Amino acid sequence: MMIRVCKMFRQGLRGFREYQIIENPHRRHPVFSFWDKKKQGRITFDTMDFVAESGYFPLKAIEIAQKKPSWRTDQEIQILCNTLQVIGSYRNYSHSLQLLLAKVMRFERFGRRRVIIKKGQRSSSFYFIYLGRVAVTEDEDGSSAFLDPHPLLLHKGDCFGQEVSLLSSSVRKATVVCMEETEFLVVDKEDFIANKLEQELKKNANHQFEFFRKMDLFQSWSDEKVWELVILGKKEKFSYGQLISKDFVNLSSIVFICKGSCEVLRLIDLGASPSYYKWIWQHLELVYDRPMKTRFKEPSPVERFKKFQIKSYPVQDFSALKLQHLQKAWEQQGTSFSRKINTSENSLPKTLGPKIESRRPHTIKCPMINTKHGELPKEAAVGAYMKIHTVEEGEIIGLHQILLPDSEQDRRPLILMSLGTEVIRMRKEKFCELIDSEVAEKLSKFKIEYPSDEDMCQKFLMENSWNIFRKDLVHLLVKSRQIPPFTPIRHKKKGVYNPNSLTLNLCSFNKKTKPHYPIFMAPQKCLPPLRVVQAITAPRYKIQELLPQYKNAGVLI
Ligand SMILES: Nc1ncnc2c1ncn2[C@@H]1O[C@@H]2COP(=O)(O)O[C@H]2[C@H]1O
Repeated sequence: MMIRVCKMFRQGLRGFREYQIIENPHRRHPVFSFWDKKKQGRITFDTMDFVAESGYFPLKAIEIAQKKPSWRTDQEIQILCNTLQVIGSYRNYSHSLQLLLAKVMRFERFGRRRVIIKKGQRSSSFYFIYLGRVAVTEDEDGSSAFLDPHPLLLHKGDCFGQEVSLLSSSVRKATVVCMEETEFLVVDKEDFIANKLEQELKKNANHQFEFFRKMDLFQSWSDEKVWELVILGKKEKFSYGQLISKDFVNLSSIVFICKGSCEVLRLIDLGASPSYYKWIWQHLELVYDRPMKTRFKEPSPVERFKKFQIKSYPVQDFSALKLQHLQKAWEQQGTSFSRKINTSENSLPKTLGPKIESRRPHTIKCPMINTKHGELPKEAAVGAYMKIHTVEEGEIIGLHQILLPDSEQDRRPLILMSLGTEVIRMRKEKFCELIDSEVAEKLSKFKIEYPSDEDMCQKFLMENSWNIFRKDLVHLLVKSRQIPPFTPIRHKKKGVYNPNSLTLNLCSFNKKTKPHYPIFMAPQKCLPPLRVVQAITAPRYKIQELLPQYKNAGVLI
């Protein structure tokens, strides 16, 4: 991958004379360099710095990490710091602390069954995992990890050994043993103290203290008690769009937002909602099953369009439509997994959009599934992510049900996604040990009720209807003017994200050709495997009917 990027980079640079590509015939990896006028120095990018056997720590970085801290140059420290950005627990530190750590850390690689930390021994180092897995055990020699079917594992990106334990002379609380060949970056106590890392750590801890001190929830607490909170917490950084937690409701930790914000999302099963069921059949009937009489008793186009738009909103009563559908379903009982809906071209109203007019006398034959509300085409059983709300700086996640008995808690899984944020995470049970009566009273007023899945489904349908309408209107009024005179041919690449994979098209249910792009499925833990969609395209009347003055897109007559 890196080689490909470098080749592309090199090709792109060929046009620039000031760039000099030093390519040694004996080296497979070129070095890029150019003269920086501002810094009055040569800047080089040596691809060797990033070359490593897949997944292993790069050789160049190993060379640096094997040097004594005082022998490492600023540039080498920066290289090490860049290479270590893949380690989440390292990235969580402030930039200045990252540089200090890069100055002192050394590299180690150990094989399976090697004990790294022994329970009861004095703390002398802490560790970042670059590659591999380790197990945390209660026994001294770590052998239980190989007998236990579900040992407590730490992976690439995790750290262990507690940096704060280097400040006090504490003993190891558990044993840590390698489950496979594992690469570590180790920080030793002597280097830690000699390079004044503890001062930087204390600075970070002070920031956390200030954050908790300002919170209304802990106003009544003494400074000592707030410090207990600081020690319990672990700071983490998340970039925009990064997943913080797949299910924070059932997680054993609480999250304080110190900077930025994040979104609470819920993955809903649309097929389980009565509104969705009605909505789907209403639209399918419009395409495949429209009764003949409508052709002879048609209301005015504008009236019909408005009626259709209003009906698209699921809060309306569709019982008549449902009854109509159910009657047909009963008539066709016995064909529970495949059903034919025949329509002749004659029965379609003339005013339907071009997609519908172009249909041949067709047959919809698609597999059905049984839902609580009746049969639904299998393809229409989809899931969707819905945003519930945004959590801002200073707010806490995971506390809103903390005082409720289990039976009264809403245990629906909720997803937490970062919009660019820094959080402090701590174990729920440890936090609960600190709660006193004053905090408990404040927490009792802390209730948040998340909307029901049915409400979210209705919201999804409303937004979807609005998006369809908006798209049509924009297409009618604007699009034709935006078309460039010449559109270059774009080659489609296999496996690349295709926006169609997130749209369910109701008009393609009976088509034999299946989409050839990958389809996103709901993670099995949250829902049964379901296709996840962002939008549903439904058949609809031409929007020109609402704005008859626009006969052609973008042309007012
Ligand atoms: N439940 C746990 N989850 C993750 N890491 C743990 C757990 N228990 C112990 N550890 C790590 O194992 C380390 C053992 O040495 P320390 O007590 O210095 O620090 C400990 C933690 O970093």
